[in-house]
Amino acid sequence: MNIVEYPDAEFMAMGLADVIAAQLSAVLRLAERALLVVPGGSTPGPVFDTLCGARLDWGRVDVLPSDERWRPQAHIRSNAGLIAQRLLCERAAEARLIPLYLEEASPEEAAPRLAESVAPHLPIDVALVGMGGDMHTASIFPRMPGIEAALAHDAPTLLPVRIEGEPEPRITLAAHVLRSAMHLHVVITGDDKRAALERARGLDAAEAPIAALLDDATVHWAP
Ligand SMILES: O=C(O)[C@H](O)[C@@H](O)[C@H](O)[C@H](O)COP(=O)(O)O
Repeated sequence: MNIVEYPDAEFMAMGLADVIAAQLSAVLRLAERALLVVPGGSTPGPVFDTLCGARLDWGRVDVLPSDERWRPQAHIRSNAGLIAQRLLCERAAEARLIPLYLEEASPEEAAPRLAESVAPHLPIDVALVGMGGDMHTASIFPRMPGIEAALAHDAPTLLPVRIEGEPEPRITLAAHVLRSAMHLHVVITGDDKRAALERARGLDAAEAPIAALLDDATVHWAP
């Protein structure tokens, strides 16, 4: 695991946006299209605000959420909604969003169909994921039902997730799909998450799902 420390969240947003834009540009010099995975939550917003102005051929970039809360895009909790508002604007308005939500279907029914729409775009070129204070990443939560399946090397691309106490079900990319990204970045802020990250390094991924990604990831941290 490689950790990059920034003096504050603003520097981190700029630094991370630069790195992601450079990696996408490098991919687009060799390939027709590039696949960028991004998380929901509150941390990536400032990164999106900078990244959306990057000079690159956004018309050849596909953007896929790392996970989705089972809500229509117009809902305030939708990750696609956040991505559409904060990332797919300015120059990045040309990019194409791959939604992880189907109206009138449950996550369980939709997962195989959505996986089919994701498959032609894989593997991921650049992935950005977040981490919760409980060490979950994407929507792979500690000890959730089906955790072993989500961590397995041969897991389906997308898994439905139901967590007691969460306001809605979710869907998430499996750990191996995120791990096989050419470039994998984890973005976290604050001392509590830094401490949780350090704790995760000594734990089994079923207890601390972020641990499944750390060997292959660059972690970006700001106080
Ligand atoms: O939709 C989501 O909730 C996520 O993709 C999730 O994995 C998120 O990245 C972490 O929970 C961190 O969230 P914060 O950035 O809000 O702390």
